[in-house]
Amino acid sequence: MAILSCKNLNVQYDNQVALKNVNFDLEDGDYLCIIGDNGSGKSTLMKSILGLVTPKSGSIQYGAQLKNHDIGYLPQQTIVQRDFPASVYEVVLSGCLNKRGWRPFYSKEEKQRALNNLKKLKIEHLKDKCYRDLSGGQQQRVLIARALCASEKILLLDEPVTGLDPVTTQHLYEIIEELNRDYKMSIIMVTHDMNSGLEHATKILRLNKEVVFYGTPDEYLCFTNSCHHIGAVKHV
Ligand SMILES: Nc1ncnc2c1ncn2[C@@H]1O[C@H](COP(=O)(O)OP(=O)(O)OP(=O)(O)O)[C@@H](O)[C@H]1O
Repeated sequence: MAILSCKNLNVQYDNQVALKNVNFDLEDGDYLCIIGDNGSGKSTLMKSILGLVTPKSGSIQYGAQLKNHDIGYLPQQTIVQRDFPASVYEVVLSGCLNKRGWRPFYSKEEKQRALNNLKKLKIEHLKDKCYRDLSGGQQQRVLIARALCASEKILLLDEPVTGLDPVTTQHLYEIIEELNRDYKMSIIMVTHDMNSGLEHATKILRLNKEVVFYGTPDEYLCFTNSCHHIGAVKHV
């Protein structure tokens, strides 16, 4: 069953086209990697899914499993975020903010949820540390735990391994794969790392404002091979 459907999505900034007629269905439990050159519309698609940009036409439709359209989101990290002066537990708990409505305090369930997510990301021992004193890889885990407080069904990650060393990158990919395999979370990840996409993802979406390719990693390999021979482009 589709957890998310992108239907004839067109997005423009002023008069500049950022996404043109984008169509795809994400099935529950899929692990989707979005790839494409700089400026091909990857972040714009993420923002569209999050409802942060208004399409010129078309729509994103959410499956019934996504109550309140709750989506966990790990944005690209900025220098300011890296220096955030709060404890790991506070940062993770703040992921529950959009569920709180007007209540001034976190509920028992929200606090338990934050603790469970620290456990899922294997960072319980960092709970009382200051976020800004952590390594880049540890900070990414904290932010993923925070994103899981917003949704346990679907997680969006925008270039999550940027700036991490190869070993830390591998560990982060393992954690993301675990969330997909063991906790049945749907994953949408923007990446420039094609190898990891082919290794871990169930679906690949290649953008160049339009959909250049959408299918499985195996189909993508056939597609790129046939592309080299005949210059073919698969439109979906
Ligand atoms: N807020 C904005 N206002 C105007 N133009 C924008 C805005 N955000 C993105 N664009 C333009 O829309 C196009 C798509 O940008 P987008 O950031 O979605 O691409 P991207 O594939 O994520 O790029 P990158 O790999 O560099 O992060 C680009 O031409 C970009 O300059």
